Amino acid sequence: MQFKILKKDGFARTALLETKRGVIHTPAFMPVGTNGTVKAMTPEEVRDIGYEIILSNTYHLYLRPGHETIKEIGGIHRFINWQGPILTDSGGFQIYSLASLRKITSEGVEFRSHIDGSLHFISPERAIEIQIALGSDIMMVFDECVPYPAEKQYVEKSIKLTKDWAERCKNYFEKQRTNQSLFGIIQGGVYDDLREKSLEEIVKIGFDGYAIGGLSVGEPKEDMYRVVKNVTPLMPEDKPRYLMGVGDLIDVLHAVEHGIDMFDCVMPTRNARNGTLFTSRGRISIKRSEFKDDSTALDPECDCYTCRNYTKAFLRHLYMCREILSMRLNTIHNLYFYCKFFEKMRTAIAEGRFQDFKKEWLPVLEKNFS
Ligand SMILES: Nc1nc2c(CCNCC3CCCCC3)c3[nH]c(NCCc4ccccc4)nc3cc2c(=O)[nH]1
Ligand SMILES: [Zn+2]
Repeated sequence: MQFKILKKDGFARTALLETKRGVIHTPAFMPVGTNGTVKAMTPEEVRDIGYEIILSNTYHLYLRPGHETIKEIGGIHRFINWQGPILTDSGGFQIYSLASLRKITSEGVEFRSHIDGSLHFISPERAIEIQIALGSDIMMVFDECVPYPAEKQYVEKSIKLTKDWAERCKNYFEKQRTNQSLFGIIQGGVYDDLREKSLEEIVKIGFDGYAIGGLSVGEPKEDMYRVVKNVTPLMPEDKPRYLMGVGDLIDVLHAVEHGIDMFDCVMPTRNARNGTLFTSRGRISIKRSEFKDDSTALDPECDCYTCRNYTKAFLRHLYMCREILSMRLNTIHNLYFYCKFFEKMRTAIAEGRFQDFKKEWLPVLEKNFS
């Protein structure tokens, strides 16, 4: 995996992440495909909007249909019909946020499936074995995402566990000799000293890229911003930096300013399905009655399929009828909005205009016009 920095603008940078299945222009947003699908979209639609990499999920695919099934079909790219790069999260976060957790030991995590209540045990080695079977291009180590709030001594114990698990993941991964990449994950809650300790330990083990985990889990924004501001510049400059679960475009701007390269979040797709749409004049809720007779496009500045062909009146109507087309048209627009936002941000960095870009967009993103 090659990571080539093209241009720097302060701590912000634009780069090329070259994988065997294609190039990713960073800063990059990675749409989330939980069950192997970016909900309501075909892979072609996701690619035609402009996305180069999508996320999938070890936890969900292990439980259903099972990683052996996917391996027999020919791997995840064949299974979901996405030939570009795929990043899989290790499942640590989903076990903590979805499953009814049984217990965490130094060996791994025992949990009950949120689907049928069956009992499972995942060790760091197993989490890597599953991701190797899926055949993703970028794998994540098995970590413990520390809940918020958490006592400092709990976090101190947890980063030791996350470090031990990261070592076990890397050792297992190196024995398998696949041509996949493995990213480490830095934890440490909202405690700056523990964040630096976790960073040093994870970087010492050595990975193809590094993620900041344990954020966007309910902590105050100022804590998230402080941790990103303090930790990011200490991360290896020549490797990709991934802020997990982020997010809101305001948070993306703050993170890119400090040197983050990769993002994932269910926000654009989940919000689309509940009628919250991002536009060049702020966020709108399409179900509001004021749009009942509105024959104008959703966003006059947007040239996505939805904005070129439909009125707000029709989009509201589809939403009120809970039509499947509502989910599709809203998702197309939100994903397009995010993709264009990242394209403009990369151009602004390349032209040394990131601060202007941030000043221009912050007020728009904060605006909730109706
Ligand atoms: N290993 C690991 N993953 C984390 C994730 C999952 C990232 N998305 C994976 C993706 C794979 C495909 C299925 C979906 C998930 C996080 N997501 C968030 N916040 C999201 C907060 C959020 C924001 C908007 C709406 C809901 C939740 N914080 C996270 C922290 C960690 C972490 O420490 N370790
Ligand atoms: Zn649009």
